[in-house]
Amino acid sequence: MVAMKINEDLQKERSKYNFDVEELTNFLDWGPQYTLRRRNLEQKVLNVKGLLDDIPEEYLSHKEKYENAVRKAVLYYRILQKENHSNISDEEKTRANFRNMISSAVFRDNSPFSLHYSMFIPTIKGQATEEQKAYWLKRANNMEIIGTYAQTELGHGTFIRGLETQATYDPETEEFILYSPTLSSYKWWPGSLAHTSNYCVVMARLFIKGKSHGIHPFMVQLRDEETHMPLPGIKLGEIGAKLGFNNVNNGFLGFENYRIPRDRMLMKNAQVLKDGTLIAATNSKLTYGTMVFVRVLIVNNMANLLAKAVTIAVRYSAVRRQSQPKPNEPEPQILDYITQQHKLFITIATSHAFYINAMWLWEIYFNVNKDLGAGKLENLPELHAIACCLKPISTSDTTVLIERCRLACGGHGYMLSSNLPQMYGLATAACTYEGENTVLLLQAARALVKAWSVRVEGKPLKGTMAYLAGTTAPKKWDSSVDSIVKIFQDVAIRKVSGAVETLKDYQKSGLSLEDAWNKASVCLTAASEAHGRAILLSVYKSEMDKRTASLSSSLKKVLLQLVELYVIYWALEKVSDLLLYTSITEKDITELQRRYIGLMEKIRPNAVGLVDAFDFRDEILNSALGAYDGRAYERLMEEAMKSPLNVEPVNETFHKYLKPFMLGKL
Ligand SMILES: CCCCCCCCCCCCCCCCCC(=O)SCCNC(=O)CCNC(=O)[C@H](O)C(C)(C)COP(=O)(O)OP(=O)(O)OC[C@H]1O[C@@H](n2cnc3c(N)ncnc32)[C@H](O)[C@@H]1OP(=O)(O)O
Ligand SMILES: Cc1cc2nc3c(=O)[nH]c(=O)nc-3n(C[C@H](O)[C@H](O)[C@H](O)COP(=O)(O)OP(=O)(O)OC[C@H]3O[C@@H](n4cnc5c(N)ncnc54)[C@H](O)[C@@H]3O)c2cc1C
Repeated sequence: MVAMKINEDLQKERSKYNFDVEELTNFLDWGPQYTLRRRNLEQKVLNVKGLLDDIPEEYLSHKEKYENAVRKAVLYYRILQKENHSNISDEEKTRANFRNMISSAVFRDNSPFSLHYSMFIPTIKGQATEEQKAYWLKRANNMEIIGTYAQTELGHGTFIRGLETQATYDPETEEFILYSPTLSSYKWWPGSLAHTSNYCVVMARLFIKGKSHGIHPFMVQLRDEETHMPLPGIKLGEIGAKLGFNNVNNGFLGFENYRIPRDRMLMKNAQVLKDGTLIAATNSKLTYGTMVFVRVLIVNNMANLLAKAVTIAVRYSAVRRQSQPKPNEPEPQILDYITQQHKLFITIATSHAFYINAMWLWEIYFNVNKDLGAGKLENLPELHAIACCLKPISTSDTTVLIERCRLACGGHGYMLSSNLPQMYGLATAACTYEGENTVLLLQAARALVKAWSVRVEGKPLKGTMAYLAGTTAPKKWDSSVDSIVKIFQDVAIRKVSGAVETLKDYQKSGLSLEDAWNKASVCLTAASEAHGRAILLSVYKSEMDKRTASLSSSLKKVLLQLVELYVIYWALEKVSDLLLYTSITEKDITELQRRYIGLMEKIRPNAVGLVDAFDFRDEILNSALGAYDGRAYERLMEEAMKSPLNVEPVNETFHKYLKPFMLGKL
C-alpha cells in the first residue's frame, strides 16, 4: 500500500492536539460500541463496487442523475437492509445510526429511497394496526414494495386541515374512492413519488355518508407490481428540477375515482367499520405522528450536516495560506485569522450543541412513544412544542453556518466539488419541509401562550416550560456560563410575556383573536425562538456537565471551552435582548468580547483535532477541499479534469458560433 502523503500544515496541526481524538469520536457516537458499528458498516458499504461515482453527479443531466441515483440506491439499500435484519429495537437502531452519514458518500444530493426509510416505514409503524403492520411492514422492510408519504398538495402544505384529496367510503363495496376534485388537490412534492415508489401513504379527507371526518392515512398502490405502470385512475409525474433534492424524484399525484379496499386505511388510531361507522381517534393529532418523528430526526441530521461542513472548512483553512500581514514572514494559514476562527469555531460548537440536544430529544421522543403505546397522551403536546422550536432553529442555524463555511473557503467553496453548495441546498430545504419554519415557531407560540395562562392562574408548569414561572423583573448581569444560560431563560420569559401582552392589547383594541394573533405574530415567533434558544443552551450546558463527568480531564476541558464559546457567542448575538432585559453594561459587553477572543485562542490548537474527531471518511465528506490528507489543490485540479468540457481542446461551438461571429458572419 502506498503511504498517504499528508499536507505538512495538517501534519503539524495533528501534532498539536491536547486531547484524545478517539475519545471524542466515541463520545459523539453515543458510545464506543456505536463507533465500532458505524465504522464496520462504512467499511462494508464503501467497499462495494459501483457505489461511488466516477463522474460527479453534477455533470449528469436531470434524467441521468435520477437513473444513476436509483442504480446506486439499489446497491446501497441492499446492504443496509441486511443490517436492519438484526433484531434490535428502534431505540438501539437510532443510536447505531445517530452519526451514520454513509449515504452522503453515495449521493452528494439525497437518495430516491430516503422517503421510504424516513417516512413510509415510520408511518406504517405509527399509524397501522398490528395486523396491517404484520403485512405492510414486512413488505416494506424487505423492499418488496417501495413507498413514500404523500401529504402536501399543490394548494396546501402547511394547512393540513385544508387538504382536498377525498377518500369517500362506499359501504356497498367496502371500498374507499380516492378522488382529486381540483388541480390544487393534486399531491405535490412527495419524494420518490414520481417514478420510484409503487405504493404510498396518502393523507386524504375521509367522507362517510356525505360528511367530512378530517384527514386520515391510506395505503395506496400506485403502480403495477410487475410492469411498474401507473394503475388506471392514478395520474403520476415528476414536479421538475429544484435547488437541491434532484435525485429524490419528487412527484405529483392525482386520483380519478380510484378504489381501494377498506383495510387500506391505516387504522391504528381511527377505524371505519364495514357499515361505515367511524370510531374516531382519541386525539386527531395522532395522525401527525410521522411528522413529529421526522422533526426530531432533522435536528439529528443538522448536527451531522454541520459537522461535515466544518470538517471541510477547517481542514481547508489549515492548508490554505493567504496574505502577508507581517513583512518578510510567510503567509499565514487562514485558520490563524481571528475572523476565520469566528466563522468556524462556532460551527464546531453548534454541531456539538445539536448532537447533545438531538440525543436528549430522542430520549424524550422514545418516552412519549412508549406512553402513547400505553394510551397516555399527556406528554405529546410538550414533545410537539419542543420539536416545533428545535426543528426551525437547527435548520436555519445550519443553513447560515454552512453558508459561512462556504464563504470561509473563498472562491473554492463556490465549487460544487467542495460539496458545500449541495449541503446548503439540503439544509435550506429542511427550513421548508416537514413544517415551514415560521409556521412551526407559531405552533410553539400557541403552547407558550397557553403556558403563560397556566402561570397567570398560579398553577405549576412542567418540563421545558417550568422556567416560565420565573420572575419578569430585570436581571442582574452575571457573566458566568451558568448565569448566562439562566439569563437566556429570563429573556424568553420576557419575550413570552411581551408577546402575550401584545396579543392582548390587539384584542383589547377590538381585533378578533385571529387578527390579533396575526398582528402579534412577529413577537410570537421571537418568543418561540427565545424559548428554543433557552432550551438549546441549557440542554447543551447541563447535558455536557453530566456526560463529560466520566471523560478524561483533557477532553472535558476542550468540550467545556466549546460550551462556553457557544454561550458567549449567543450572548453577543443577542446583546440587544441583554441590554433590554438585564443590567449588562458596555464594559460587560467588552469583557464578553475579549473572553470570546480568548476562547478562540484556546481552541485554535485543537481545531483540526476537533474536526478529525467527527471521523468522516473522505468518501463521506465527498469534497475536494476537506479530505484527510489536505491535498486540496491537487484534488481541485483532479475534479476540474472530470469536467466534460476538458475532454477536447476545442469545443465545437468555436466552429459553429464563435468563429463566424468573430468574422462578422453571424
Ligand atoms: C437509513 C436511511 C434513512 C435516511 C434518513 C436521513 C435523514 C434525513 C432527514 C429526513 C429527510 C426527509 C426528506 C424530506 C421529507 C419531507 C417530508 C415532508 O415535508 S412531509 C409533509 C410535512 N408537512 C408538514 O409538516 C405540514 C406542517 N403543518 C402542520 O404540521 C399542521 O398543519 C400545523 C401543526 C401547522 C397546524 O395543524 P392544525 O391541524 O391546523 O392544528 P392547529 O393549529 O389548529 O392546532 C391544533 C392543536 O393541535 C396541536 N398539534 C398540531 N400538530 C401536532 C402534533 N404533530 N402533535 C401534537 N399536537 C399537535 C397544536 O399544538 C394545537 O394544540 P392547541 O394549541 O389547540 O392545544
Ligand atoms: C425538498 C422538499 C421535500 C418535500 N418532501 C415532501 C414529501 O415527501 N411529502 C410531502 O407530503 N411533502 C413534502 N414537501 C412539502 C413540504 O412539507 C411543504 O412544502 C411544507 O410543509 C411547507 O408548506 P407549503 O409549501 O404549503 O408552504 P406555505 O405554507 O405556502 O408557505 C409559504 C409562506 O407562507 C407562510 N405561511 C403559511 N401559513 C402561515 C400561517 N398560518 N401563518 C404565518 N405564515 C404562514 C410561511 O411562513 C411561508 O413564508 C417537501 C418540500 C420540499 C421543499
